[in-house]
This record gives sequence, structure tokens and C-alpha cells, in this order.
Amino acid sequence: MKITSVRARVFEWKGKTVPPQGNFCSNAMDLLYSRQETMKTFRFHQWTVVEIETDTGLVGYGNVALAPKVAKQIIDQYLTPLVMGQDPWDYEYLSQRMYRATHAWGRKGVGMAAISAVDLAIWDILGKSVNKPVFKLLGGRTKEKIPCYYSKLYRTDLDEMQKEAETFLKQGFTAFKMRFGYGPKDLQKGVVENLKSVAAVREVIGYDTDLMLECYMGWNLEYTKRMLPKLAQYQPRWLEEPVIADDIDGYAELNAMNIIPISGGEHEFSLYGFKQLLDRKAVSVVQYDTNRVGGITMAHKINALCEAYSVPVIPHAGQMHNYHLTMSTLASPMAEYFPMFDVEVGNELFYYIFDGEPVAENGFLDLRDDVPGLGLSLKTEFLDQFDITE
Ligand SMILES: O=C(O)C(=O)C[C@@H](O)CO
Ligand SMILES: [Mg+2]
Repeated sequence: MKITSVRARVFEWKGKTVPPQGNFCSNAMDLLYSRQETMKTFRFHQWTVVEIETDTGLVGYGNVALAPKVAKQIIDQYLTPLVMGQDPWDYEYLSQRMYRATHAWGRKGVGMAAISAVDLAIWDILGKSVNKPVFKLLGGRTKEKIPCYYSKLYRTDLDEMQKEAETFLKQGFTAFKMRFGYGPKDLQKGVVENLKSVAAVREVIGYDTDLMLECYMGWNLEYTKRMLPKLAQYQPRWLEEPVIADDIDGYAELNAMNIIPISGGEHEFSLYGFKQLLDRKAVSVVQYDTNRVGGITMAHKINALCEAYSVPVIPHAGQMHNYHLTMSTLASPMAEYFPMFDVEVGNELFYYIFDGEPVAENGFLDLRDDVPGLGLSLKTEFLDQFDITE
């Protein structure tokens, strides 16, 4: 089998979007600008879709949501020439070829995200070529169904957050991730607001459920050290990305406090990036995203590394490319799950581009044994609400 074409298209959402709400999620820019400015940067309304065809007539789909227009350029100009005419079953060789050819500038960030999209399409082809779902090629079914956690609860009025939590508690979710709205620049008032929001959500979901707390890089080491003892009373399962991804020493210091497990990884890349996090005991939960970290070829290796270090893997963002990694390893106990909503931040855009995503039932997801490849196809229903760049 040979790769005969690679097509990367950028889907830019032009449909209805929920306008940015002030203080809806702390983020890395908060330490620089006022909240109104930072909310405008917090948008993922483009997605690059990669389609790879083979001489046997198979088509594989990949995707990338980090800097999609730049990722497309990297795929078109650098990665396509490296995989054209190659056998997709040589996926380790192709992964190394892309990783080493772009290593001088692409070993972190959008270079790895672009490689991920090509690698995802290759694995989609591999599954389709043997009529097996990708998870069957990685280790098979390790779970009857995948436990998942409801992920949204962006900061808004507390009664609105409580209504949202109530709604999805009634749908059977037993694990929830919420976002903070305040950080260091909001001083003690922000501390009080952050604690009030956690108390409000706990009041609804109780203590026989998991609650995870998302900072999305919007705090710093000093503020987090002050917040951890205050948050411990709410028994969170983890505190996510309190500091920026490069502050690995900060992660390690916070995790070593052993007050609340620190999670991270959605902004880390490659096997070596996660070796560093694990060697430094920087995180208690690994959260790579398979469409960022280097694709399935790289994520499969990181799963094994996490198993050896006894650190659970709970990939960022849910979405089909991550579900196959979670299904195929005991190192991954659960998945993140974004239900389909009106487009806001953009995490939900996946549902407007692809068909095939499983819908959670009672807090569980299932992947079918009889759907080959990743199990995705392009949705036509919303095509008229996208500007698509070839
Ligand atoms: O889902 C996550 O972990 C994210 O980081 C998504 C982003 O929207 C902030 O929550
Ligand atoms: Mg996150």
C-alpha cells in the first residue's frame, strides 16, 4: 500500500457563536492583560482536517486544532513530501521521519500538532485496511465502556453553574471538570470568588462524585501555593495546568506539596516531553492530546511510559483520536468529554466537522468493535457555516 495524496483543509467556523463571557476561564494571558482582552484570545474556531489517500483507494482522516492555518502550511510544505509514496504500515519510520526532519523548529507546539494530524490519518488508514478499529491495533478493548467526565462548567453566575451541574448530574455523570474565573491579578476578591464557585458546584454534585479544577495556565506558583490549602476541603481529584507548561519546576513543587494532585500535559509534546514531566514528578495525571503530542504513534509510547511510572493518562479533550488511546490501555482510567453545545470556546467544534463521535450515556462512552479505523467521517450538515481553505 502507498500514500498517493495528502490534503489539508482549514475549516473556519462562521456560524453562531456564544460571545466571550468575562471571567469565564482563567488563562495564561490573564497575567498580562485585562480579562476582556484575554477572553478574545481564548477562541479555537478553526480546525485543520487532513485526508490521506492510498493507491488501494482508502482515505484516512486526521485533524489538528492548534494554529490550524500554520499547521496546514507545515503539512503542505514539509510533511507531505516526507510521506508521499510511502507505505502507511511503516508508521514508526514515518513518525520518526517527520519528527526528525522538522526537529530543528518543530519539536514542540504546532510542528508536533501538524505531525499528529498526519499520523492520525495514517492510523485511520491502517485500521480501515484490516477492517479493525484503531484501538484493536494498539492493545484492544481494556474496558467494557470508557468512564468519562463532563467537562465544561466555565465560570459564570453561580446559579447558572449549579443549573449546569444539576443537568449533567441527572444525565448520570459522576465526574465533572469546572473552570476558575479568577487568578493572581484579581487579588483576594478573586480568591473568594474562586472558592465560592467550587463550593457551589460541590453543593450540587455532592462528594460521591469526582470534581476536577481547571486553571488553564492562568495562575502562577505563588498564587497556587496559596490556593491549594484553601481548595483541599473540596476534595478535588486534580488541579489542572496551574502554571504555564514551561514551568516544570513549578509543577513539580506544587505536586510535591501533595495537597491536591496536579495534572497537565495538553501543552506538552513528544515522548521526551512526557519523560521529563514524569522524571521530575511534575504531574500526578498525564493529559496529552493525541492530535498535538505527535499522534497515535507517539501517544501509544507515552501510554507505556505512564504505565511504567504508575501515572494515569487521561487525555485532554476527549474526541475520537483520544478515545482509542484510552480504550487500549489500563494506564488510562477515563476520558474527558465535551458534550455538543453551541460553539463557544471551540472545544465543541469537533462535532460540527466530524460524524462518528460517541455520545456519553450515564457517564460512559463506548467504541464499537465493528467500525474500522478511527470511526470518523466528514459531516455535511454544517458545511455551509464554515469557510474552508484548501
Ligand atoms: O478541556 C481542557 O482541559 C481544556 O484545557 C480546554 C480549554 O477550553 C480550557 O478548559
Ligand atoms: Mg485543560
